[in-house]
Amino acid sequence: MTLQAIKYNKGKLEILDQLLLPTQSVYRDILSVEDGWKAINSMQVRGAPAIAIVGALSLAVEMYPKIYEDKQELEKDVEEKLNRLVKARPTAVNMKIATHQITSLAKELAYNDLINLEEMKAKILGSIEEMLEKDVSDNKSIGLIGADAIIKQKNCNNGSARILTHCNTGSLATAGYGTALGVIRALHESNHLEHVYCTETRPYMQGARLTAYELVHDRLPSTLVCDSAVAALLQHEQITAVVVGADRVAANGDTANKIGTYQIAVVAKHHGVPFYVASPLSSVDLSIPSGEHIPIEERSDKEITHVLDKRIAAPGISCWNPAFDITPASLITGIITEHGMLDPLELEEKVSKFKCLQKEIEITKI
Ligand SMILES: CSC[C@@H](O)[C@@H](O)C(=O)COP(=O)(O)O
Repeated sequence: MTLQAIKYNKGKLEILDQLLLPTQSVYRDILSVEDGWKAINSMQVRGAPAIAIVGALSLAVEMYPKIYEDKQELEKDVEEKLNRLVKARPTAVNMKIATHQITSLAKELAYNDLINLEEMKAKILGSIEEMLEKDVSDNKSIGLIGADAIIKQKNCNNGSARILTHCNTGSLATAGYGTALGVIRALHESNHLEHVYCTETRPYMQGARLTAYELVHDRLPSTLVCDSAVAALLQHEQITAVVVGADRVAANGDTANKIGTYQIAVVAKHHGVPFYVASPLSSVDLSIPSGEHIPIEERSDKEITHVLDKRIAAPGISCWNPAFDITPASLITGIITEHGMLDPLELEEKVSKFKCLQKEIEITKI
């Protein structure tokens, strides 16, 4: 059985509470946008694509039973609620991009005299509900494209890859299958995965708690390592490639991802190991020219000073706890998108073409 972080059916939404994993699997009902905001902000649901999907679906849950006076009221409601959701976590861009897509659609429908209120509501709900399926199919494309590139690398021993990944990018961080973990799954499905190493991902431990859980659940040959073991691993264990996810990719290819990603990229460069970012277009933010403009979420000191509510750090020490860092494009071998492997240098041009095309397709659907 595949892991399902998000369960949705026509106005009913449940999420797997990731604060309780890996010891308990408990699903929570999301009954409103406020519930969605809280689940994202408290990290019951996390991972850039999953944040956007749960946020948008929490709006769908509210919209289903609601009776709107007119199209303008519906448009205003959609815009206000989505803008609130964008603020739940600042670094991942997917909620902001989803908000832009859905509010633009709502605006177009509101001014289209051929569409009535009921049709407008149905079309907005349809576009939100499509996100679930699209995310899984995009991840499957990312998986195939990434796996194919890795198998063709000169250092891929008889087509057998040894991969290092960081944080959690799997079924729990997306609608299913995963981004970087999707590449690893695709390698495994085609019998090209010799081994995968995942980092603990201090201080929140997404690697130890979530990625390790997914790898064991899916029976992939895998090993957990401390974040501080990465340099030694690349020195001794013949790693074929590093594959990580993204919370936001800037127009020049600089990539925000879980704290610790940047130092892995530096070490990979030192050892000549290809370093890939697996990112759907929904994580690419062309409005941001480079990584230095990406807002980085800072989280509570307690994530560093405590383990399971017990203080382990010396009392009185001050802490700095950024949740993400920026990997410069110069350290990235390729960005694996659902439309192909992109060189960070060609990202802006290619992605704007794909996004224009997507927009045209959406307009023809109205
Ligand atoms: C596929 S999401 C990108 C990930 O690599 C990652 O940084 C992530 O899972 C997000 O972090 P989180 O703080 O757990 O929400």
